[in-house]
Amino acid sequence: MAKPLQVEVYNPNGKYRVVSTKSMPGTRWINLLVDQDCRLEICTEKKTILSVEDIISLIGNKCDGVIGQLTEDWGEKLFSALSRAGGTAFSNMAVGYNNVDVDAANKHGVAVGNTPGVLTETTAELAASLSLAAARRIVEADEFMRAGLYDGWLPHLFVGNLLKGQTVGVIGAGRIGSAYARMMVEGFKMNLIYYDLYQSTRLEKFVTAYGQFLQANGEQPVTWKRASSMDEVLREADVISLHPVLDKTTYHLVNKERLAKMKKEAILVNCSRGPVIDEVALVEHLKQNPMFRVGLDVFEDEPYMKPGLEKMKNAIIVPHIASASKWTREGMATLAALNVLGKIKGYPIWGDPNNVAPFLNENSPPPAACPSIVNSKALGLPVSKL
Ligand SMILES: NC(=O)C1=CN([C@@H]2O[C@H](COP(=O)(O)OP(=O)(O)OC[C@H]3O[C@@H](n4cnc5c(N)ncnc54)[C@H](O)[C@@H]3O)[C@@H](O)[C@H]2O)C=CC1
Ligand SMILES: O=C(O)C(=O)CO
Repeated sequence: MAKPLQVEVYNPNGKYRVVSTKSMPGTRWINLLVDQDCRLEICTEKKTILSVEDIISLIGNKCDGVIGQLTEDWGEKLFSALSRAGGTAFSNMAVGYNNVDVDAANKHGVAVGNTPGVLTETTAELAASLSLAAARRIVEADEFMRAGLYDGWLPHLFVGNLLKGQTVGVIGAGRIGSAYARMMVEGFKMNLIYYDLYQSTRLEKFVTAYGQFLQANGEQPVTWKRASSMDEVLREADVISLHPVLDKTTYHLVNKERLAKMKKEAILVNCSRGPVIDEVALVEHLKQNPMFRVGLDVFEDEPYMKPGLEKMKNAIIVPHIASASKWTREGMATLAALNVLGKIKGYPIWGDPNNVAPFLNENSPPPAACPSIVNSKALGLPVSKL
């Protein structure tokens, strides 16, 4: 028989058994569960990605809910194991839930939580950082300094792109895409072109108002355009950032043909999910177009990269850290725990997953609601009137 995975147990005599497949930042989430009569078991095994079998062994024979991670494959096997153990609640510690088979969860009557909102600005800030780092070749220049190659200022040394007055393109102007667009428009006075299935009226109003403000101050106004196709963004933008959800409509959204439509000196940033880009085609495009640059936080086969990407000087690559600020990660842990706790306690679903601030105030108890359950309608769960 396989050795049981190591766990840390809080409140051993608690009425409800909740499992967290990973240790998560902060202590508020732990206290919230323990104070509400949960026995919490946190897996402390030194293995980055747990297998389905590992998680089945953590669930055991009696488990009310699980807090899991985006690296785990939450499908039929795990939801049936959770439901057999009496569980009705699962939450990803992430806003994206492409690792979750929601139909399987529905079949077993398990609520699926996610953590929107708390990571919007943090993730947008990383996309902005990658955009700047790519435009100004910061990683290449840093490597050059550390290699002791700097022997004096030169007119051609690490010349990059000026963002001011250029066009930023956003594909997927939801919470994070809109926050990124605002940063680039307001911070660097870039014009905006965006593509989304839905109109982002708030974003459009923001850019219009900012353009009027600039004009009133004697400066060149910024402009916006909602593109009628994604290709329009690819053709016109100088910096393009990808922020859609990953689903069948966005798998390999950026492929060989689409890369060829982009400007030769464009910058492409991806802080959404790796499979949104065909990474093999991207490596080839980077090889053929040395002035084209990318900033990548996510990869097609995480944690691996497609061969050759690691050698490309025109690629900046970071390990899926876009939501990694202390405040955000602690908040994600809190929201994930409250999704699971709320379902176990029979609380209704919070009415506006875009406004999760009341759950994050450390100085007051959170509302008696589940912050964000993606399959609440399918399960017929009631909506909070708070
Ligand atoms: N790298 C990281 O650490 C992080 C990655 N993410 C990823 O970012 C994604 C977006 O997060 P939010 O902005 O909070 O979600 P959101 O739901 O507010 O925004 C997604 C937007 O994509 C649009 N969209 C969907 N299909 C599309 C298509 N085919 N073409 C164009 N637009 C399309 C939607 O209409 C929506 O406006 C998450 O699903 C997650 O995968 C989120 C947080 C951190
Ligand atoms: O929340 C997500 O979807 C992430 O990728 C990690 O923050």
